[in-house]
Amino acid sequence: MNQDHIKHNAVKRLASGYIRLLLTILALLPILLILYIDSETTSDDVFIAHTFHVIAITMAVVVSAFLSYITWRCYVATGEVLLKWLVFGFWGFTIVYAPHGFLTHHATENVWLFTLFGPASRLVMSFCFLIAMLKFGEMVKPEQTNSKGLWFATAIFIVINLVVYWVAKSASLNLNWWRLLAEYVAVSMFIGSVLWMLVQRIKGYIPLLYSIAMVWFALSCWSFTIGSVWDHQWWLAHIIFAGGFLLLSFGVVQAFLTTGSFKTIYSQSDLFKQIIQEKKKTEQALMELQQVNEKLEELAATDPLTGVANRREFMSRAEEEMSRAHRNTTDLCMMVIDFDHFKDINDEYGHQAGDKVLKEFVRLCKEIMRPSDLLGRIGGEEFAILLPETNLSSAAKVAERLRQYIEESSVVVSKQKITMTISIGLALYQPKTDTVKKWLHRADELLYQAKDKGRNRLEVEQLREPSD
Ligand SMILES: Nc1nc2c(ncn2[C@@H]2O[C@H](COP(=O)(O)OP(=O)(O)OP(=O)(O)O)[C@@H](O)[C@H]2O)c(=O)[nH]1
Repeated sequence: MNQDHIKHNAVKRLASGYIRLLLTILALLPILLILYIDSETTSDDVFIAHTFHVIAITMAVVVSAFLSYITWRCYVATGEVLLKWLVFGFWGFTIVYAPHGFLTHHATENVWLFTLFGPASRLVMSFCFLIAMLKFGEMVKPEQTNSKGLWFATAIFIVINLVVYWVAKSASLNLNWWRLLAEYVAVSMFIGSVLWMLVQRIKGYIPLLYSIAMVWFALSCWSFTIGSVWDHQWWLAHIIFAGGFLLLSFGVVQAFLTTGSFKTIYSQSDLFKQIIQEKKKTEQALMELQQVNEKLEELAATDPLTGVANRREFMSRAEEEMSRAHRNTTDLCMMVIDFDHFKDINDEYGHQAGDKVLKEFVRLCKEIMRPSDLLGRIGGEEFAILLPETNLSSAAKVAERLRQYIEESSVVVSKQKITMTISIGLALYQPKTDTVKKWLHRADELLYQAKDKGRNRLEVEQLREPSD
């Protein structure tokens, strides 16, 4: 690792430490507000605003109902059990918190009827959220999700409301003690779910927002324990709770709009890492595909036995060479080569020996040819060679050399020496009149003449003198 790399890593660690510090400050920020209000105000400093309170609670309840629905949709889509318990948390809060809003006008005549639904709703929510965290990782098949549990939970929440109503009405209980107990238990459960996430090393973008929201909820409960109805601490507790709620709702809606999952929604840096990884994979796959395509193209263009161009490839390359020769007014020759009595070789030594002869022939040809010449197998034991930028007399010399070379060579198969001869027809490309077929046909005709004249010989095209 070089110095630059070490430095870069150290700065990166420092930067991510800074981010962690920022997030911790954000999570604990309400503490400052709570302490400030506690030291600067008394419970006599009150802000009694019934209508404002009703509006605020109604908004909280509507948002909570909306979040219940959104989270339910995520649960049905992914089958993450955690999401079901989040739904219970939001829905329980919606049902149990609602009376705290519409009973506002009872605040003067029976304060407990007004206040007790607050701690009860936070207790219900913190309980469901804690269970949600404990269920992290548990999955059911999306098709197994059904709303039975939700109806059951709704019934329980309604029963809780009735109990709270009854408790608030009974004068015999020490209700302040019960209120404080509910708030402290809620604090423990909110903090408990954050601790569970830390212990389980549950990481990710939504879990992060969730943890901060849980800390804010816990601090809100603490603020409620310090405050008294309508005083500034009491209002601050509402605000902190609303802050946590908004943060959590942001996370839930983000999940809904993306993967629908609590687990697999990513932070920007996670996404970048994933994109880079996926990009690498795609590039690798593209490279492999390209290699396979090249291989396929090569296979489609070559003769599998000898590895030289097959007839189709040879014809198309011949056409390319014809256009080039035409453009550059250079000579272009083609020789068509056929083994003499190849059938006898097959009959005498076997088909495999025949194959070996064909392969050996290709090797020998390559020794004689120039790199720019093109050899192709255009039939069973028929080959052709294109000789670009070569006039007829030079091509004839090459052809004759090849004929002699093959005649003098032999192929050893099972300790037996096989000798062979070839016949060659050689034709010059006529730019004004030739198509590839015509030209090949002329070379073929010459080859037949060579065969007719006794084989093992070369027949060269006789050029007519130009008439002008
Ligand atoms: N071993 C082997 N033989 C092949 C292959 N392709 C064609 N042949 C054989 O080549 C022989 C060609 O025979 P003919 O067309 O009668 O020609 P020839 O025996 O060479 O006789 P002439 O061309 O008249 O001199 C046949 O026996 C084919 O089976 C191949 O890929 N491998």
